[in-house]
Amino acid sequence: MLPLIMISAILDSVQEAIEVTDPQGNIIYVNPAFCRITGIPFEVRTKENIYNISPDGALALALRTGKPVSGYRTKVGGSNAEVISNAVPIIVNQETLGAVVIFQHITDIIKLTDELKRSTSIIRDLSTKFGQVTESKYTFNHVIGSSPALKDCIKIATMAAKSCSTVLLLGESGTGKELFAHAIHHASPRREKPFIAINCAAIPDALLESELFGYVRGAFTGAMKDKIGKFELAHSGTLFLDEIGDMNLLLQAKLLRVLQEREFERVGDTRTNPIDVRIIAATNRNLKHLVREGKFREDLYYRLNVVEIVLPPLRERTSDLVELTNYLITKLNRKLGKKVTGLTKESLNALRSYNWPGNIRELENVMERIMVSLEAQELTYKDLVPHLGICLPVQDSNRGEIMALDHLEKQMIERTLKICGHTVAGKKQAAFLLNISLATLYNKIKKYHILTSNN
Ligand SMILES: Nc1ncnc2c1ncn2[C@@H]1O[C@H](COP(=O)(O)OP(=O)(O)OP(=O)(O)O)[C@@H](O)[C@H]1O
Repeated sequence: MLPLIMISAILDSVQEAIEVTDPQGNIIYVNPAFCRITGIPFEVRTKENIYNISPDGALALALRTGKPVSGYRTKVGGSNAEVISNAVPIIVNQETLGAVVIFQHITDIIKLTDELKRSTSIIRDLSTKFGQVTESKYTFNHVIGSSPALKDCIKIATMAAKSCSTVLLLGESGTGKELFAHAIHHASPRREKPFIAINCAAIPDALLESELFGYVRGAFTGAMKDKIGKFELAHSGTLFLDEIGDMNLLLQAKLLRVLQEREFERVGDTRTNPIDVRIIAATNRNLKHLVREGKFREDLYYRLNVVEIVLPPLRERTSDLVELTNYLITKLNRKLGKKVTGLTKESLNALRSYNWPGNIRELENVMERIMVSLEAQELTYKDLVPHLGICLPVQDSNRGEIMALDHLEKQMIERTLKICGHTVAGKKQAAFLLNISLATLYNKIKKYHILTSNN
């Protein structure tokens, strides 16, 4: 049992009000919190009877019914204090010795609820922020190849990484621009800070601005709460603007202002926020041509083009194929549970003579497609041919088959989709390989009734 002096000290120190009656309803004790909340002194209250002063209150109810009462919202009899109370009868050895009520001032509860709401909203914001913040996944160790052209790129990129300069990565699709962006961030003094990537071509124009700069509540219909943009998320870290060549002119102007002023406004906000972000931009489009055609701002081009790195296409560094295929075989053996040891000389020659329009991404796809069903330990020329069909026109024409052009077109699309996959990214790559727009590819898929899971 706790000594009486301790029990008294506990009752005196709690923040909640406590009031106790005897079996007849005479108030025999109130603690200091009760006097603070209600403004009624101890001496006054302990002269009262609960049935007189507050006959419908929680305490009287618990005493009368012999049952606990909880969450009872009421005004304390004899005061204006609005409270939420819990009361219980005090029963010892089946005898009712009285009742006790504990309550808190409603404004305290409202204050707590408000604080809880505020904290929940902060936690929600932080968790969205954390959900979007990524670390760089790759380092220069992940960049495979030792051809002079690639080595030059690694050298410039490593030097650029040490500074905060803006880097423009150019090169065909699949040449490793994103890989380099990760590696540069990882080798930079900002490596512990966020690495945020955004694909400017994958987001509709109307949404891109708010994705980049965020917005405030009420900025437009549907903006129910503030949203943090990629620039803010990347603060003190690196922002990777992929496919920058696809950004519209209006946004290009806004981006230029941010890069010049080092500050931005959320959509719908008048407040300006300073920003410290290192920019790495990339595109597979010819920015100089776009500038000449008036589709890309010249001033933005020069602002981005502080350090320019042009990644070589795979067909121009075929000496890297041995390293790359070995690396991919090891990776895919692990992924697919295979024990492939390598490629035959003949197949390696076939890879060398292919022109790899989809570059390393295409090589990865081809290798994976072959290895999924490969039973032998070595990958042979025969395994490669169906996958490199697009680049072996000589063999195709040698077959001497004559077919209707549209039939040929259908076959070619089916083959390309087989290589690139039926996902949106796969279709994009297929369109690129076939040198048609994505919209044209979709039209042809429809026209020829080509079965694709994402039609
Ligand atoms: N030198 C390399 N060594 C190893 N893997 C590479 C190399 N270059 C590219 N890759 C791999 O090839 C794939 C495509 O690379 P990445 O996405 O970086 O290309 P990209 O130039 O950004 O393409 P896109 O322009 O289509 O966005 C990735 O899986 C990447 O890891």
